[in-house]
Amino acid sequence: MPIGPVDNTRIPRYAGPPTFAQLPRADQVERADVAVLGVPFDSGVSYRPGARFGPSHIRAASKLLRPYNPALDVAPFAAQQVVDAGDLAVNPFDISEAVATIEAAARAFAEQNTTLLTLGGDHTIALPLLRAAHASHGPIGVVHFDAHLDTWDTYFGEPTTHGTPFRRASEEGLLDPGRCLHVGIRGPLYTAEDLTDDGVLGFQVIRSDDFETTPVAELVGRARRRLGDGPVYVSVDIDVLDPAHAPGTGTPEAGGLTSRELLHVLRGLVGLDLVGADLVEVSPPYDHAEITGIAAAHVAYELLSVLAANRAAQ
Ligand SMILES: N=C(N)NCCCC(=O)O
Ligand SMILES: [Zn+2]
Ligand SMILES: [Zn+2]
Repeated sequence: MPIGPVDNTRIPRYAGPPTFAQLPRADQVERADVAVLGVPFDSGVSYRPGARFGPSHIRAASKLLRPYNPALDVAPFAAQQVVDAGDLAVNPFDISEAVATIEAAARAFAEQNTTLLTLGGDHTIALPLLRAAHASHGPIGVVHFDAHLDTWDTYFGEPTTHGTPFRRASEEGLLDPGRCLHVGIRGPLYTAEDLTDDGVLGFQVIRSDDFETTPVAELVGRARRRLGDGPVYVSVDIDVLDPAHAPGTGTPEAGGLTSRELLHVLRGLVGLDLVGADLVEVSPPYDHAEITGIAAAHVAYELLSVLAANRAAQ
Protein backbone atom coordinates (compact mmCIF):
# COMPACT_ATOMS: atom_id res chain seq x y z
CA MET A 1 0.00 0.00 0.00
CA PRO A 2 1.49 3.36 -0.99
CA ILE A 3 2.04 5.92 1.73
CA GLY A 4 -0.03 8.95 0.77
CA PRO A 5 -0.21 12.58 1.88
CA VAL A 6 -0.98 13.46 5.50
CA ASP A 7 -4.69 13.52 6.35
CA ASN A 8 -5.72 17.18 6.39
CA THR A 9 -8.88 16.38 8.31
CA ARG A 10 -6.54 15.63 11.25
CA ILE A 11 -3.42 17.72 10.61
CA PRO A 12 -3.94 21.27 9.41
CA ARG A 13 -2.46 21.93 5.98
CA TYR A 14 -0.33 24.76 7.31
CA ALA A 15 1.12 22.42 9.96
CA GLY A 16 1.91 19.54 7.60
CA PRO A 17 5.26 18.74 5.99
CA PRO A 18 6.70 21.11 3.35
CA THR A 19 6.77 18.35 0.70
CA PHE A 20 4.75 18.45 -2.53
CA ALA A 21 1.08 17.74 -1.63
CA GLN A 22 2.34 16.77 1.86
CA LEU A 23 3.61 13.49 0.43
CA PRO A 24 6.32 11.43 2.13
CA ARG A 25 9.96 12.25 1.48
CA ALA A 26 11.95 9.76 -0.60
CA ASP A 27 13.80 8.52 2.50
CA GLN A 28 10.50 7.67 4.21
CA VAL A 29 9.55 4.90 1.76
CA GLU A 30 11.31 1.83 0.42
CA ARG A 31 10.88 2.68 -3.22
CA ALA A 32 8.90 5.10 -5.34
CA ASP A 33 6.99 4.68 -8.58
CA VAL A 34 7.09 8.43 -9.13
CA ALA A 35 9.33 11.11 -7.62
CA VAL A 36 8.69 14.84 -7.58
CA LEU A 37 12.15 16.40 -7.81
CA GLY A 38 12.98 20.10 -7.47
CA VAL A 39 15.70 21.56 -9.67
CA PRO A 40 16.24 25.13 -8.44
CA PHE A 41 18.31 26.37 -11.37
CA ASP A 42 17.72 29.60 -13.32
CA SER A 43 21.12 30.54 -14.73
CA GLY A 44 19.84 29.93 -18.27
CA VAL A 45 17.27 32.72 -18.46
CA SER A 46 17.25 35.54 -21.01
CA TYR A 47 15.01 37.97 -19.09
CA ARG A 48 13.54 37.92 -15.58
CA PRO A 49 15.23 35.54 -13.11
CA GLY A 50 13.66 33.86 -10.06
CA ALA A 51 12.71 30.37 -11.28
CA ARG A 52 15.31 28.96 -8.86
CA PHE A 53 12.67 29.62 -6.22
CA GLY A 54 10.02 27.71 -8.21
CA PRO A 55 10.17 24.31 -6.49
CA SER A 56 9.56 25.61 -2.96
CA HIS A 57 6.80 27.93 -4.21
CA ILE A 58 4.99 25.11 -6.03
CA ARG A 59 5.27 22.89 -2.96
CA ALA A 60 3.83 25.66 -0.75
CA ALA A 61 0.95 26.17 -3.19
CA SER A 62 0.24 22.41 -3.32
CA LYS A 63 -1.03 22.20 0.26
CA LEU A 64 -4.69 22.39 -0.73
CA LEU A 65 -4.58 19.46 -3.19
CA ARG A 66 -6.80 16.55 -2.16
CA PRO A 67 -6.29 12.81 -2.69
CA TYR A 68 -9.05 12.08 -5.25
CA ASN A 69 -9.19 13.52 -8.79
CA PRO A 70 -12.80 13.32 -9.99
CA ALA A 71 -11.97 14.56 -13.51
CA LEU A 72 -10.00 11.36 -14.18
CA ASP A 73 -11.65 9.21 -11.51
CA VAL A 74 -8.26 8.40 -10.03
CA ALA A 75 -6.49 8.70 -6.67
CA PRO A 76 -2.99 9.69 -7.84
CA PHE A 77 -1.27 8.97 -4.50
CA ALA A 78 -3.01 5.63 -3.89
CA ALA A 79 -2.58 4.00 -7.31
CA GLN A 80 1.20 4.46 -7.12
CA GLN A 81 3.85 5.45 -4.60
CA VAL A 82 4.64 9.13 -5.13
CA VAL A 83 7.37 10.81 -3.09
CA ASP A 84 9.01 14.20 -2.83
CA ALA A 85 12.71 13.70 -3.57
CA GLY A 86 13.63 17.20 -2.40
CA ASP A 87 15.82 19.61 -4.36
CA LEU A 88 18.88 18.79 -6.40
CA ALA A 89 21.93 20.93 -5.55
CA VAL A 90 23.08 22.33 -8.89
CA ASN A 91 25.88 24.81 -9.60
CA PRO A 92 24.36 28.22 -10.40
CA PHE A 93 27.67 29.50 -11.82
CA ASP A 94 28.36 26.77 -14.39
CA ILE A 95 25.60 25.76 -16.81
CA SER A 96 27.49 22.74 -18.20
CA GLU A 97 28.17 21.37 -14.76
CA ALA A 98 24.56 21.95 -13.70
CA VAL A 99 23.27 20.15 -16.79
CA ALA A 100 25.58 17.19 -16.15
CA THR A 101 24.41 17.00 -12.51
CA ILE A 102 20.76 16.98 -13.62
CA GLU A 103 21.32 14.25 -16.22
CA ALA A 104 23.18 12.04 -13.73
CA ALA A 105 20.39 12.44 -11.16
CA ALA A 106 17.70 11.65 -13.73
CA ARG A 107 19.58 8.52 -14.85
CA ALA A 108 19.84 7.37 -11.21
CA PHE A 109 16.05 7.63 -10.81
CA ALA A 110 15.56 5.72 -14.09
CA GLU A 111 17.78 2.92 -12.75
CA GLN A 112 15.37 2.58 -9.83
CA ASN A 113 12.49 2.47 -12.32
CA THR A 114 11.15 5.69 -10.80
CA THR A 115 9.35 8.11 -13.13
CA LEU A 116 10.36 11.73 -12.62
CA LEU A 117 8.18 14.80 -12.41
CA THR A 118 10.74 17.59 -12.21
CA LEU A 119 9.88 21.05 -10.89
CA GLY A 120 12.10 23.79 -12.29
CA GLY A 121 13.93 25.89 -12.53
CA ASP A 122 14.10 27.42 -15.98
CA HIS A 123 13.58 25.54 -19.26
CA THR A 124 17.30 24.76 -19.64
CA ILE A 125 16.71 21.73 -17.42
CA ALA A 126 14.61 19.99 -20.10
CA LEU A 127 17.78 19.17 -22.08
CA PRO A 128 19.51 16.94 -19.49
CA LEU A 129 16.15 15.40 -18.62
CA LEU A 130 15.60 14.53 -22.29
CA ARG A 131 19.14 13.12 -22.49
CA ALA A 132 18.34 10.82 -19.57
CA ALA A 133 14.95 9.86 -21.03
CA HIS A 134 16.61 9.02 -24.35
CA ALA A 135 19.22 6.87 -22.59
CA SER A 136 16.38 4.74 -21.17
CA HIS A 137 13.88 4.75 -24.03
CA GLY A 138 15.60 5.77 -27.26
CA PRO A 139 14.13 8.57 -29.42
CA ILE A 140 11.14 10.07 -27.66
CA GLY A 141 8.05 12.01 -28.61
CA VAL A 142 7.70 15.37 -26.87
CA VAL A 143 4.62 17.38 -26.08
CA HIS A 144 5.88 20.81 -25.11
CA PHE A 145 3.45 23.33 -23.60
CA ASP A 146 4.91 26.83 -23.94
CA ALA A 147 4.37 30.30 -25.34
CA HIS A 148 7.84 29.91 -26.86
CA LEU A 149 9.33 27.49 -29.36
CA ASP A 150 12.55 27.08 -27.34
CA THR A 151 14.24 25.85 -30.51
CA TRP A 152 16.36 28.96 -30.88
CA ASP A 153 20.10 28.48 -31.43
CA THR A 154 22.25 30.51 -29.02
CA TYR A 155 22.15 33.54 -26.72
CA PHE A 156 25.44 35.48 -26.40
CA GLY A 157 27.02 32.42 -28.05
CA GLU A 158 25.75 30.14 -25.28
CA PRO A 159 24.10 27.00 -26.69
CA THR A 160 22.57 25.77 -23.40
CA THR A 161 19.87 28.23 -22.29
CA HIS A 162 16.17 28.25 -21.55
CA GLY A 163 15.41 29.30 -25.15
CA THR A 164 17.36 26.46 -26.80
CA PRO A 165 16.75 23.04 -25.16
CA PHE A 166 14.62 21.53 -27.93
CA ARG A 167 17.02 22.53 -30.73
CA ARG A 168 19.88 20.87 -28.85
CA ALA A 169 17.72 17.80 -28.15
CA SER A 170 16.78 17.50 -31.82
CA GLU A 171 20.39 17.96 -33.01
CA GLU A 172 21.53 15.25 -30.58
CA GLY A 173 18.97 12.79 -31.96
CA LEU A 174 17.13 12.53 -28.65
CA LEU A 175 13.73 13.18 -30.25
CA ASP A 176 11.50 11.12 -32.51
CA PRO A 177 11.00 13.84 -35.12
CA GLY A 178 7.65 12.48 -36.29
CA ARG A 179 6.19 12.64 -32.78
CA CYS A 180 6.96 16.08 -31.35
CA LEU A 181 4.72 19.10 -30.96
CA HIS A 182 4.41 22.41 -29.18
CA VAL A 183 1.12 23.56 -27.65
CA GLY A 184 0.33 27.20 -26.85
CA ILE A 185 2.83 28.97 -29.10
CA ARG A 186 2.25 32.70 -29.56
CA GLY A 187 3.92 36.07 -29.56
CA PRO A 188 6.63 37.80 -31.52
CA LEU A 189 9.52 35.82 -33.00
CA TYR A 190 12.97 36.92 -34.14
CA THR A 191 12.34 36.04 -37.83
CA ALA A 192 9.88 33.99 -39.91
CA GLU A 193 12.59 31.32 -40.20
CA ASP A 194 12.18 30.54 -36.49
CA LEU A 195 9.05 28.61 -37.48
CA THR A 196 10.51 26.89 -40.54
CA ASP A 197 13.63 25.86 -38.55
CA ASP A 198 11.35 24.52 -35.84
CA GLY A 199 9.51 22.31 -38.34
CA VAL A 200 12.80 20.95 -39.69
CA LEU A 201 13.82 20.12 -36.11
CA GLY A 202 10.74 17.87 -35.89
CA PHE A 203 8.00 19.92 -34.29
CA GLN A 204 4.39 20.57 -35.21
CA VAL A 205 2.56 23.47 -33.58
CA ILE A 206 -0.83 23.90 -31.92
CA ARG A 207 -0.95 27.67 -31.45
CA SER A 208 -2.57 29.48 -28.56
CA ASP A 209 -4.91 31.04 -31.14
CA ASP A 210 -6.13 27.59 -32.17
CA PHE A 211 -7.88 27.37 -28.79
CA GLU A 212 -10.03 30.30 -29.95
CA THR A 213 -11.19 28.63 -33.15
CA THR A 214 -11.10 24.88 -32.44
CA PRO A 215 -12.78 22.82 -29.72
CA VAL A 216 -10.28 21.66 -27.10
CA ALA A 217 -11.32 18.01 -27.60
CA GLU A 218 -10.32 18.28 -31.26
CA LEU A 219 -6.94 19.76 -30.33
CA VAL A 220 -6.41 16.89 -27.87
CA GLY A 221 -7.15 14.44 -30.69
CA ARG A 222 -4.62 16.18 -32.92
CA ALA A 223 -1.98 16.00 -30.20
CA ARG A 224 -2.67 12.32 -29.48
CA ARG A 225 -2.38 11.38 -33.15
CA ARG A 226 0.93 13.20 -33.37
CA LEU A 227 2.34 11.55 -30.21
CA GLY A 228 1.30 8.02 -31.21
CA ASP A 229 2.21 4.84 -29.34
CA GLY A 230 5.87 5.42 -28.44
CA PRO A 231 7.41 6.94 -25.29
CA VAL A 232 6.28 10.50 -24.59
CA TYR A 233 7.97 13.20 -22.51
CA VAL A 234 5.83 16.13 -21.32
CA SER A 235 7.42 19.53 -20.77
CA VAL A 236 5.22 22.28 -19.32
CA ASP A 237 6.53 25.85 -19.30
CA ILE A 238 4.06 27.69 -17.06
CA ASP A 239 4.19 30.68 -19.44
CA VAL A 240 1.96 28.64 -21.78
CA LEU A 241 -0.75 30.16 -19.57
CA ASP A 242 -1.88 33.71 -20.12
CA PRO A 243 -0.12 36.13 -17.72
CA ALA A 244 -3.55 36.61 -16.10
CA HIS A 245 -3.37 32.93 -15.11
CA ALA A 246 0.37 32.82 -14.44
CA PRO A 247 1.97 36.21 -13.80
CA GLY A 248 4.89 34.68 -11.91
CA THR A 249 7.16 33.78 -14.79
CA GLY A 250 10.23 35.12 -16.50
CA THR A 251 9.19 35.73 -20.13
CA PRO A 252 5.43 36.40 -20.11
CA GLU A 253 3.48 36.72 -23.40
CA ALA A 254 -0.09 38.01 -23.72
CA GLY A 255 -2.82 35.88 -25.28
CA GLY A 256 -2.19 32.54 -23.59
CA LEU A 257 -4.20 29.54 -22.47
CA THR A 258 -6.47 29.55 -19.45
CA SER A 259 -5.56 27.15 -16.67
CA ARG A 260 -8.84 25.30 -17.45
CA GLU A 261 -7.71 24.70 -21.04
CA LEU A 262 -4.27 23.49 -19.98
CA LEU A 263 -5.63 21.09 -17.34
CA HIS A 264 -8.10 19.72 -19.89
CA VAL A 265 -5.39 19.00 -22.47
CA LEU A 266 -3.18 17.37 -19.81
CA ARG A 267 -6.00 15.02 -18.81
CA GLY A 268 -6.33 14.13 -22.47
CA LEU A 269 -2.87 12.53 -22.36
CA VAL A 270 -4.19 9.48 -20.46
CA GLY A 271 -3.20 6.27 -22.22
CA LEU A 272 -0.06 7.68 -23.85
CA ASP A 273 3.24 6.11 -22.78
CA LEU A 274 4.33 8.94 -20.49
CA VAL A 275 7.96 8.40 -19.44
CA GLY A 276 8.71 11.68 -17.67
CA ALA A 277 7.65 15.28 -17.25
CA ASP A 278 8.87 18.66 -16.17
CA LEU A 279 7.16 21.85 -15.05
CA VAL A 280 9.34 24.91 -15.42
CA GLU A 281 9.61 28.72 -15.39
CA VAL A 282 7.62 29.46 -12.22
CA SER A 283 9.25 32.63 -10.85
CA PRO A 284 7.75 33.41 -7.43
CA PRO A 285 9.10 36.99 -7.10
CA TYR A 286 6.71 37.97 -9.93
CA ASP A 287 3.76 35.98 -8.59
CA HIS A 288 0.75 37.50 -6.82
CA ALA A 289 -1.54 35.76 -4.33
CA GLU A 290 0.04 32.41 -5.31
CA ILE A 291 -1.84 32.52 -8.66
CA THR A 292 1.03 30.94 -10.58
CA GLY A 293 1.99 28.59 -7.77
CA ILE A 294 -1.56 27.25 -7.54
CA ALA A 295 -1.81 26.77 -11.32
CA ALA A 296 1.53 24.94 -11.27
CA ALA A 297 0.50 22.72 -8.35
CA HIS A 298 -2.60 21.69 -10.30
CA VAL A 299 -0.58 21.03 -13.45
CA ALA A 300 1.67 18.73 -11.42
CA TYR A 301 -1.37 17.06 -9.86
CA GLU A 302 -2.91 16.34 -13.29
CA LEU A 303 0.38 14.90 -14.57
CA LEU A 304 0.57 12.61 -11.51
CA SER A 305 -3.07 11.68 -12.13
CA VAL A 306 -2.35 10.72 -15.75
CA LEU A 307 0.53 8.50 -14.56
CA ALA A 308 -1.79 6.93 -11.97
CA ALA A 309 -4.57 6.34 -14.50
CA ASN A 310 -2.07 4.67 -16.83
CA ARG A 311 -0.80 2.44 -14.03
CA ALA A 312 -4.34 1.52 -13.00
CA ALA A 313 -5.08 0.49 -16.62
CA GLN A 314 -1.99 -1.76 -16.88
N1 LIG B 1 11.72 29.24 -22.19
C1 LIG B 1 11.21 30.39 -21.95
N2 LIG B 1 10.35 30.56 -20.98
N3 LIG B 1 11.52 31.50 -22.66
C2 LIG B 1 12.41 31.53 -23.77
C3 LIG B 1 12.49 32.95 -24.25
C4 LIG B 1 13.74 33.18 -24.99
C5 LIG B 1 13.89 34.62 -25.46
O1 LIG B 1 14.25 35.48 -24.65
O2 LIG B 1 13.69 34.85 -26.64
ZN1 LIG C 1 8.16 29.94 -22.40
ZN1 LIG D 1 10.13 27.46 -22.33
